[in-house]
Amino acid sequence: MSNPIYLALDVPRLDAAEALARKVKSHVGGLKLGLEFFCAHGHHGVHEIAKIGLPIFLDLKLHDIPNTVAAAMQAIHVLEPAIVTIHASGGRAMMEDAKAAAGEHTKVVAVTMLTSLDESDLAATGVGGSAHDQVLRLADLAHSAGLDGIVCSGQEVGAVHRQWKDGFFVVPGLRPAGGVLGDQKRAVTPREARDAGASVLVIGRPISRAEDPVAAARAIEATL
Ligand SMILES: O=c1ccn([C@@H]2O[C@H](COP(=O)(O)O)[C@@H](O)[C@H]2O)c(=O)[nH]1
Repeated sequence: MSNPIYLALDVPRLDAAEALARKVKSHVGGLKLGLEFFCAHGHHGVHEIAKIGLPIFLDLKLHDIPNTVAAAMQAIHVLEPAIVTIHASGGRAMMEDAKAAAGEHTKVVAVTMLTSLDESDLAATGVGGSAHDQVLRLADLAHSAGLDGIVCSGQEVGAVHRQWKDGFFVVPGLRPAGGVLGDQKRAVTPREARDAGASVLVIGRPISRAEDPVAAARAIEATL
């Protein structure tokens, strides 16, 4: 079985991101480049990180009208990312057009409810009900729009997996037991997420901010 850990390279400098990725590359299965990285380093940065030889996950969380999102998907096609994120709340037409514009080897997955939110945040945006219901509702929409899978927290992935057997499930907001939560509100351990059906485990600060990132990555890998 391949290593499900994708390291979130949320560090501002390209040389630092590259150095970190090279250090931990034998303990992770892929590299996740987010908005912070893409805004700072663009296509050039992605090409540089791709030279390390691991699959690239472009976590751009695209969210706009269908035409704009499809055009953005076409613009990143050349980077051949393994995974790209869009927001499920952009609606069915946006998701359908994004999937149609993506490369055939790129998995398009929809963010349902950010792991930094809880039910009170949801209520503040005018959405009633539980995180569980919101994630299942948007997972259903993403599935019917023909996406490959979704992004959700480890608290919901088991339920989504039961209703979407062959879905591809990306789970961020993971913390080793006793780890610092920071801005994450629906965290579980990497092992709990994997056991519940996660396909990809996104891990950032527990590795990137550790005193010894290699030891941290190795320790997390050993729990799986
Ligand atoms: O709901 C979401 C969607 C994406 N993320 C991203 O995952 C990593 C998590 O980093 P940590 O340092 O392990 O908390 C980060 O890049 C987020 O942009 C998420 O956390 N939650």
